[in-house]
Amino acid sequence: MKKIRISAVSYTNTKPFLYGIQHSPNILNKIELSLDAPADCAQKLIDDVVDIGLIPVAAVLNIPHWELVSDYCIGAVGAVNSVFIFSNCKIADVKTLQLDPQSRSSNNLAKVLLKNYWELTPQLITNADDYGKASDANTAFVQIGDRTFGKKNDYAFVYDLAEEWAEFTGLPFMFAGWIANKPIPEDFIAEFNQALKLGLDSRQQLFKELSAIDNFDVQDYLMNKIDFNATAEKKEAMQLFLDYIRML
Ligand SMILES: C=C(O[C@@H]1C=C(C(=O)O)C=C[C@H]1O)C(=O)O
Repeated sequence: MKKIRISAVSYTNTKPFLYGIQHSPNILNKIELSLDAPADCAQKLIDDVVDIGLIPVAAVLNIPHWELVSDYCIGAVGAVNSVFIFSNCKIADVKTLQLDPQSRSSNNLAKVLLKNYWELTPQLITNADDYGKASDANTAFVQIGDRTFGKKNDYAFVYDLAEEWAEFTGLPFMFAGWIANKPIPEDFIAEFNQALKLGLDSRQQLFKELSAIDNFDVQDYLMNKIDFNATAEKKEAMQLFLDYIRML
């Protein structure tokens, strides 16, 4: 049988899912798995290089046929602790905002919040040469994933974008979902979801294998900050987020 090609996010937030997949021999036999930065997961699904991706939800706007194939996701209810605008000045004084080349959802989330919540219009820079340096007092940057770990005390102003979204809308947020670009057999989807659930249920086992990270509580992150359930409320938040992106 032809293998199902899957691209998953290469960050710590996806490790519970990978643990479950790696401990599910029935699934391992049926898939070809690659690990990529979120922007690359999205591009692979858009280019039909994979059949399923854990892709930034903002990227579905570039896929003609897409469907969520899992009740699990990378989300947050309130602060997520790995998606930030790092800044040396208050958000109102930011003149230039560098976007994260690895992100699709959070870059758009920053744009949505700037326009509708903060009502600000800084210059936005994609692929800045000095990305992430914030060397200028009025330049800030969006950053996601493991590169943000332990950095919270390095900047005078730190905005957690899932927390800002919750304050703006009262809703949780879905950053990335397991999305297919074509119909996938039901029995595979059922087994795949069992594997993802196994990983979530095995987080205490996984923690024994993870090394400690300076100034960052990885257990708190994977138990309490990342929220893995693609609930009805998160799907509602996703639709609202897509509406805001369409209006940018
Ligand atoms: C919470 C996170 O969610 C992520 C953010 C994404 C984005 O901004 O496009 C995509 C996938 C997720 O890994 C994170 O990476 O820190």
